[in-house]
Amino acid sequence: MKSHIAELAGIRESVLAGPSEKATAAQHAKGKLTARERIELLLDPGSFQEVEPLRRHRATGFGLEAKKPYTDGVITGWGTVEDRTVFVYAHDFRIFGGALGEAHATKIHKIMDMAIAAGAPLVSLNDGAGARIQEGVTALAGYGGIFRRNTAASGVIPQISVMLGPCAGGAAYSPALTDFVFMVRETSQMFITGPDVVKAVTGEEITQNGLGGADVHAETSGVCHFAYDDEETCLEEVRYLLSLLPGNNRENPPRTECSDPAGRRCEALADLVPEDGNRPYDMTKVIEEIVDDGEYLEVHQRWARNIICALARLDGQVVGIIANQPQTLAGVLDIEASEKAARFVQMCDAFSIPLVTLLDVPGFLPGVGQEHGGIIRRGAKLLYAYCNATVPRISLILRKAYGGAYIVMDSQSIGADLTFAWPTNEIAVMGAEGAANVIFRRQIAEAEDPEAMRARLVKEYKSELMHPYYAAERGLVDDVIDPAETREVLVRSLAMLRTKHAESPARKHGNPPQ
Ligand SMILES: CC(=O)SCCNC(=O)CCNC(=O)[C@H](O)C(C)(C)COP(=O)(O)OP(=O)(O)OC[C@H]1O[C@@H](n2cnc3c(N)ncnc32)[C@H](O)[C@@H]1OP(=O)(O)O
Repeated sequence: MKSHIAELAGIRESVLAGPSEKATAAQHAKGKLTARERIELLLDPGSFQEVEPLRRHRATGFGLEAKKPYTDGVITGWGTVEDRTVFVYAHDFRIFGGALGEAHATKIHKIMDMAIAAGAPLVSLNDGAGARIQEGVTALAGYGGIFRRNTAASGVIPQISVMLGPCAGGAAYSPALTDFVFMVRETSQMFITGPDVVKAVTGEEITQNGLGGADVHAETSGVCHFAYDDEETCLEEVRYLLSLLPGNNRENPPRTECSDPAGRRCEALADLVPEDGNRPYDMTKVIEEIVDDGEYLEVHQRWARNIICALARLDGQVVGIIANQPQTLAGVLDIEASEKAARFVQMCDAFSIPLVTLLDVPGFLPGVGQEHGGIIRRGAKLLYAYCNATVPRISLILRKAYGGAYIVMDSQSIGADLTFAWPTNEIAVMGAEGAANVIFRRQIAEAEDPEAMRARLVKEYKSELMHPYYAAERGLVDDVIDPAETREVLVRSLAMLRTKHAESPARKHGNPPQ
């Protein structure tokens, strides 16, 4: 027995050491950690239990017979993050560039099936060159199995993709199917086809980072939700995100003890938000003032900045906040803002995270680019996501809320459970000047002094239809509140809605606008 145990210890040592010191040094020289170093940073110390460390491929040809490293280039298993189970797979770039072959893929399939069965989040640490070229169609089929499982797990367990190297082809599509994509600047890239293929097909010349680096995907394409300067910070933030998510769709997100008083008055809010609806301000300051300890995690922070999507806590309960950002494009809704918020609303609804919507929105962005870009179908995604959401939904109108954008941003009519407004609210089909120009056009044109007439009619329209109690008098907001009471009212409302239960009619699935 002792000799068997000694042999096992030797094998384990060689598995842990990886292919060679040279390969490890090369990985470090690129500013990257090894797969095992990454897993150590992600999970609680000593909690990792590896699955199939001894797996080797059985492929032949192209010299593969002579190269059969343990793990086959992917490390799989589970551990804990803040004592809650999390499954993980991590490509080992030192082995075949982390490329995916048949054995490598079946290891990933197994760990994905285990995560779904256990009802625990799955984190992938991606640093792989896509399909293993020597294994041909079996490698491609391996990707198919991952995509199918990504889709089956969608809305069942949280799936987080962390991009830590060049990820091409299939290695980029799996993350696109998951809930969150993290990237690290300089060392990670995502693209369907790399710069060489792009040059050959379109003639465009571009670097790997210029084509699919972290900043491009965080700011321009919206493919990545979070971007960081180094792997350590990135993995720490993954841990933070996991602390805000449930293990699966049958659980609630973890509730924490809160030392920030539930009834804390937010006196600063009245000064943070200017009364004049045209003056910008930073909505993140409003969020900071309301949530527990001023702490929140912004998703897609640098993409579509005219809308804010953030996870935070109110009296220890996780909430998803969707808020217009008046300091960017006046907080208008456009194609990208609608798509960003729609995905966030869907994610929150799937994982039992109540929605808190803060409105200060002048409407949808007009323009040929927006119309031809499909704002009708793409803006409708946000409407569809809200209308479908069965989690507790509370909306608060800070200042203006005009037209279709008012309806879309979780109005009472599309199913918000509770709607509040500050005494500065202005809800209407459009701003008073615009409205007067449409409905009083003839009177203004025929007046002796058109400007005086316009001013009088604008004033009349405002006092009749746009006073802050117009909606409350009609029951379309549940109450008008002092801004200082905002936190207390939200906490009280969330507590009441904690037992909300909503049934949806039976159907295979909806057909959301694309
Ligand atoms: C469905 C799909 O996934 S289609 C996509 C298929 N994948 C690809 O087209 C990507 C091909 N690979 C590449 O473009 C590059 O290797 C990159 C950008 C990923 C990485 O570049 P570099 O960091 O310079 O690493 P490098 O090219 O040296 O590769 C490292 C090792 O991985 C191997 N490797 C890279 N890609 C693959 C692959 N797809 N299959 C098998 N081995 C691969 C390399 O041969 C090299 O092996 P070696 O250490 O024995 O010499």
